[in-house]
Amino acid sequence: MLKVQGLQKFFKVSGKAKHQDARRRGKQFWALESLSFEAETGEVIGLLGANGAGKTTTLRLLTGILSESDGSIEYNNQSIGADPLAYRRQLGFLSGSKGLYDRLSVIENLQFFGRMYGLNAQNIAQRIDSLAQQLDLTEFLDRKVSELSTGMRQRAAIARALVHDPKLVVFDEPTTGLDIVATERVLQCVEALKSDGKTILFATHHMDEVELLCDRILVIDKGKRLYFGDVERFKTDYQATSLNAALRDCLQSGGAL
Ligand SMILES: Nc1ncnc2c1ncn2[C@@H]1O[C@H](COP(=O)(O)OP(=O)(O)OP(=O)(O)O)[C@@H](O)[C@H]1O
Repeated sequence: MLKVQGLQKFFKVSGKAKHQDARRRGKQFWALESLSFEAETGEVIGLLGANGAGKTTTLRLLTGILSESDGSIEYNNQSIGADPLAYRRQLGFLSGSKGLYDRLSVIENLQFFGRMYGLNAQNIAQRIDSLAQQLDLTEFLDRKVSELSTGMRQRAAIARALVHDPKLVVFDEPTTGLDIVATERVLQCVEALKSDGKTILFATHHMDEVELLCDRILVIDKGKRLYFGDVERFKTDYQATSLNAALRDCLQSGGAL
């Protein structure tokens, strides 16, 4: 189980505030304020919110790339900072920057990251085979990452995030920039991870993905939690017929029901 309590994150900023933003206080920008939520093992949580709401910041804190200004993040009752290496072995993270080496081929990237996670050659080969099938990578496994299209690169990055078969998966907008077929592949891959009992957190702007995959959603606005709960309940709470309408009402009302 992943448990987040009272998470706060401010960034040091320089220069004068160009416009009035309650999150800017002196030389600090409060990207997250007192955020609490949890994900049960095997649960899929969707992070929703407008651009700049704080979704990526939340996900980066969960992966340990950023450190919190205050609050706590625990995975299976242990602070994620207590044994960062052990935590990272259980975590797969897809970030916006993809995290692949451009000059290496896809297969070289996957082999490299597999070795980094301590997998032996046989395990790496098996994982690559299975991910290549699942994500349809076979045709471009030998091509350099720098030569790939956005969609190919995204699928390769997802394979990289999953090469060590992590228990906890954190995806930042996994289908951004993908065409319909590639999107379906990625969603099938997330569905397979879900059936496999992985705990998944992902940020998205696509409500159809939320409807298809998520058990609960976390709606963030200007660094604050507006809603955390069951997807169906969210629609009922906002008396909306669609998730889009419920999200719009939630954001417009500042989370008031
Ligand atoms: N390193 C940083 N220094 C200063 N401000 C930052 C930094 N990183 C993020 N921010 C600010 O924190 C806020 C939240 O950003 P974040 O990237 O988490 O938003 P988001 O919800 O993921 O947005 P999007 O949907 O556009 O990806 C934004 O106002 C952003 O400008």
